[in-house]
Amino acid sequence: MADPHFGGIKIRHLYKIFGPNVEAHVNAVQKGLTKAELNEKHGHVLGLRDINIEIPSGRIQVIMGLSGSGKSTLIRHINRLIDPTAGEVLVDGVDVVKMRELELRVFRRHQTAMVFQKFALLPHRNVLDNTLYGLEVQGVERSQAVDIAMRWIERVGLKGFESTYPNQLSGGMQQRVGLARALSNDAPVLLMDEAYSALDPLIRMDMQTVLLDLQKEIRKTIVFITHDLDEALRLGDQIAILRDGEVIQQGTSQDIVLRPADDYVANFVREVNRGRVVHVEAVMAPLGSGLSPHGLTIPVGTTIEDAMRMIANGPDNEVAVVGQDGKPLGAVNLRQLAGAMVNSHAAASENSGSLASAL
Ligand SMILES: Nc1ncnc2c1ncn2[C@@H]1O[C@H](COP(=O)(O)OP(=O)(O)OP(=O)(O)O)[C@@H](O)[C@H]1O
Repeated sequence: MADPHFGGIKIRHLYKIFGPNVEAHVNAVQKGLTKAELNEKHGHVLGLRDINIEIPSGRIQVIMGLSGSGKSTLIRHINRLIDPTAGEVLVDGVDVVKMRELELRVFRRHQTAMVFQKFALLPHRNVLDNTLYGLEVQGVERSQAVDIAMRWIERVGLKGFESTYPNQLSGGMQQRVGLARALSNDAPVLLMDEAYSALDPLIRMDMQTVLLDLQKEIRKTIVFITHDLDEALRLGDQIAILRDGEVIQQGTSQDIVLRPADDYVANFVREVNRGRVVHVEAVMAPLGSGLSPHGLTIPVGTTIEDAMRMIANGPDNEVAVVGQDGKPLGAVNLRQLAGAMVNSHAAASENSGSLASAL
């Protein structure tokens, strides 16, 4: 679905300062003037400091942080709704910062689509006409636009609601329309700014599932903003955690949960359900002699919770954890997995240091 040649997104040394005389302070900020100092001494606000993020094509990059950490400022640089103070934003190899007006307009229309927290649907348009709005703006002929829109309406689970108006739909359904509209664009980059934050927890989980299922097919380069760590861990192929406009940790869900960079991240991670995040290879022990004779194996990448389900009714032996080539790499048993679910990250990272890092 996505263009296999699309080069992803590279953000390099991106800075954003808000205030009337930005140029006067950029050097000092680049040399280390803090956000608090900039604010107190010079009355300017540091939005972003030296952001460097590489998002490969077809992956989901989550940007996470508390309110005011710079998430919205960062995502808005990708389609240049905000101009940076310094730095580069390369989308498919082209620096968005240097684009002229016409090029930028074409880029926004064809290369990016956005999904917003407040849905941003047009109230006087029904589901079909909201979904094909972007195509209409692009000048796509009506019957073709209807075909495309109907396909996405069906894919997001809204078949039969084409003629319904937004105020007749629940929040979750309105956000499905937002997603269908964004996908109808067929842009390689999907920007989702707190897209699910207004939804009830169960609906929110549903929408996360919808996105993950769709992503298997559409393989877009998705930038997803959230302040919710569970959502970040569930959706992100990569996660960047922001604080005060700076990236304080980047990595996979495993990296973040098993090796939090500092107390700020550790605080986020404390409440996480490890069983759903941590993979068996992070807690497995070296291969022993008591392997299950029943041939049961667990593939690397299986979460602890799923692994427990797989072996819950089996014999009390060790079960081999196998790599993609089927070769055993280590072993786990039920007691060990149960321990890792409740244990502090210390136990998991102890093993992960010696075993998982060797994978
Ligand atoms: N136009 C602006 N003028 C001045 N300061 C701004 C402007 N926009 C954002 N800021 C400041 O930049 C910092 C980052 O704000 P931003 O809205 O990007 O954070 P956020 O992580 O998206 O927060 P939230 O989750 O509340 O939306 C904050 O200190 C904010 O006050």
